[in-house]
Amino acid sequence: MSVNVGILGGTGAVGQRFIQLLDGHPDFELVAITASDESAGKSYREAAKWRVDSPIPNWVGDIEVRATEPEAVPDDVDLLFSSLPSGVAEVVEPQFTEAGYVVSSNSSNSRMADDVPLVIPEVNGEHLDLLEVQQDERGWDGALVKNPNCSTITMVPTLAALDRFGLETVHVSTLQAVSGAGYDGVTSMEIIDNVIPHIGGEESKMETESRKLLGSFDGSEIEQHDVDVSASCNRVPTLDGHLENVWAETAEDIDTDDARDAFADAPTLDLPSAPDPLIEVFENPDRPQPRLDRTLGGGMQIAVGGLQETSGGLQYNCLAHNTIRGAAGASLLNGELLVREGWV
Ligand SMILES: NC(=O)C1=CN([C@@H]2O[C@H](COP(=O)(O)OP(=O)(O)OC[C@H]3O[C@@H](n4cnc5c(N)ncnc54)[C@H](OP(=O)(O)O)[C@@H]3O)[C@@H](O)[C@H]2O)C=CC1
Ligand SMILES: N[C@@H](CC(=O)OP(=O)(O)O)C(=O)O
Repeated sequence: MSVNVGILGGTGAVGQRFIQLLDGHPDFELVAITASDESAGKSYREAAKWRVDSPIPNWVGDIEVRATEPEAVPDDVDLLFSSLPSGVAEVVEPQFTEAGYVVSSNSSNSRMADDVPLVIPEVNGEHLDLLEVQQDERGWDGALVKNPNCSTITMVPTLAALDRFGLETVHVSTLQAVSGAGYDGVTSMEIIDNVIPHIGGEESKMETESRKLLGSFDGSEIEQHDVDVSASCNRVPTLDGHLENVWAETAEDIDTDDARDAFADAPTLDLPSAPDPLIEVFENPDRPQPRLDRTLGGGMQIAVGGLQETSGGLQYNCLAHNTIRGAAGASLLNGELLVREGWV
């Protein structure tokens, strides 16, 4: 099987990760890349400031970058990945879905819209069926699916595993890598020898997206989980990999052996980009660490450590690669699920 795919905003930081992950993908063939009007018409090699830690695949360097509009994308593209700035995506993505394209998007616009599935395949793949409601309501031939924010996606698979104990309240404090802000997001003068205890909008994204992801779908709408999530988000001077300290309070007590079992039971999927296991638990108390553990499972695994029983539940740390599991890899996995479920 070969599915023709394209990337909207393919010259940026996340777009480059898409290209790295699509190189050699067993089912997806990259046939179109779009970017801003400044890049359109140039070769990819000319247009992109390539910064990923492997060379631009030769066959990609020669691709001509297209304008980000439906008329510029070939009709035989079956699936589009989107890594546009959210303000641009908000306008452009509906143009593509109206034109009949299926879009798997990493951008933050519309993540909380009632008829847009926000999906982590191992957690709530069944929410994809919300696309039927979306197509009915919006009259689209295409479809729009989102993956969550990178900090949310690092934590939620662990919360889903712990929900068997009756998840009630979660406190989380993050240590987020600079790549999450994009190449021009944080200057070296701001971040070297420093920690910035604020990332605009991040805390409310973690608090709201988690409840939607953990919610249930009754065939017509998502009922959000009633877990109460409080987040405190911090930028630290690591390059890639978001580390998070989590305190989960549950209806039932959790001992660390039960927690290990729950994490080990987290589902693994038969999709090309799905890691096995989904969650890797470290026994050494000083792991996981961003530099050592962010590339586990090709950057798609969630690493967990520091398990401790607390009076109301469990304290632990979790880590994931923010531009792979937290961005391009997440959209790619959603794309693989869209294909398996017959939406592409
Ligand atoms: N960086 C990260 O780690 C993460 C980013 N995200 C989200 O992913 C998205 C992309 O982020 P990132 O890759 O860092 O951003 P970049 O700024 O690096 O890339 C943006 C991309 O969008 C294109 N673009 C910009 N403006 C327009 C426009 N008006 N019309 C068409 N194309 C345009 C750019 O093209 P050109 O090169 O021509 O300017 C480029 O391809 C954002 O929504 C971000 O919030 C999510 C999780 C992590
Ligand atoms: N805000 C995230 C990255 C990001 O772009 O998130 P979102 O996909 O929600 O816009 C970070 O700084 O690490």
